[in-house]
Amino acid sequence: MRGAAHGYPIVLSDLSLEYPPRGASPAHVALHGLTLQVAPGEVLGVLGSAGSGKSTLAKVLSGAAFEPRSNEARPVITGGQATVLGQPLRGLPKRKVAEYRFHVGYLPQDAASTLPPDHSVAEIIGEPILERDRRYNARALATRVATMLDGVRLPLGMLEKYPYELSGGQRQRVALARALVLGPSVLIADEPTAGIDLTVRDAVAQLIAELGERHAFSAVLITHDLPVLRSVADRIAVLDRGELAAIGTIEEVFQDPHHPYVQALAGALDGGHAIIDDLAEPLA
Ligand SMILES: Nc1ncnc2c1ncn2[C@@H]1O[C@H](COP(=O)(O)OP(=O)(O)OP(=O)(O)O)[C@@H](O)[C@H]1O
Repeated sequence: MRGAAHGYPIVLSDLSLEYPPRGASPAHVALHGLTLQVAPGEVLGVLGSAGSGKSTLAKVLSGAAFEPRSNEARPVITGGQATVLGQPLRGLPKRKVAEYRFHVGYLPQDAASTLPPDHSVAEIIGEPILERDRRYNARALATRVATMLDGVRLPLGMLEKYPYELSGGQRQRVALARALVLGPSVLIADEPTAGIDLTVRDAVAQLIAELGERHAFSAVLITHDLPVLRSVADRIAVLDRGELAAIGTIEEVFQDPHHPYVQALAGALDGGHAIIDDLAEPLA
């Protein structure tokens, strides 16, 4: 993979994403004209109203949208460009998708509920390593998997368990360990702390913050969890109906908001809400 010559691991310039027409459904523009950059070592928090395009952005940046095996309706880049680790994603050849995905960790929104039920935790976490290299040394693999499990604060006894034996929060942490097992330079995490209890949430946030302290690691973190944003995000981007409503540090964004959706969020924050999802629904 080429290095990011301009120094920014993620560069979005006037990016528009669209779901093509399918059956009776017309084409749907999910994101329109998004321009932003993520710096080396930066964690960018992304929040926005329901349907504002956050998960669509995550699918594209992670490369999941370009996965040839996927049967889902997939967004396509219809305008502008997204360049991640020097790789322009518009026009990414199919043969390069797998290689691209090795460099970009992805924790999808439904990661915890879609772990393969017939695989043990050890198999689930180690799978990306074997996908990259079938002949990877078994002992090195076991060590790496155990290190990842420890990193997400789960006991080693969990390695032989199956997803149905784990709580939702434990599954979420297994999914995160899997997303990070290849040591990606970029992590795209879609609601990584949704549905997990407070103590674990802090552990997950801390793990992402520690990774973010490394200059060679950047992340896009979609979350409405304000304490997580405060502890982890260097800046936040607020999306509303497919457009960028604001970007900056939390203080910059909420100090003097102009955009109505950002104003509504600021009001919710003043009201002491920690999770600011859905509070601006009347505006949507
Ligand atoms: N497979 C699809 N086909 C067509 N339109 C879609 C598809 N998936 C999402 N959309 C539409 O694209 C827009 C953005 O959806 P997206 O899931 O990215 O929003 P979001 O901000 O992640 O929402 P939420 O917070 O509810 O997860 C929405 O209007 C949604 O209805």
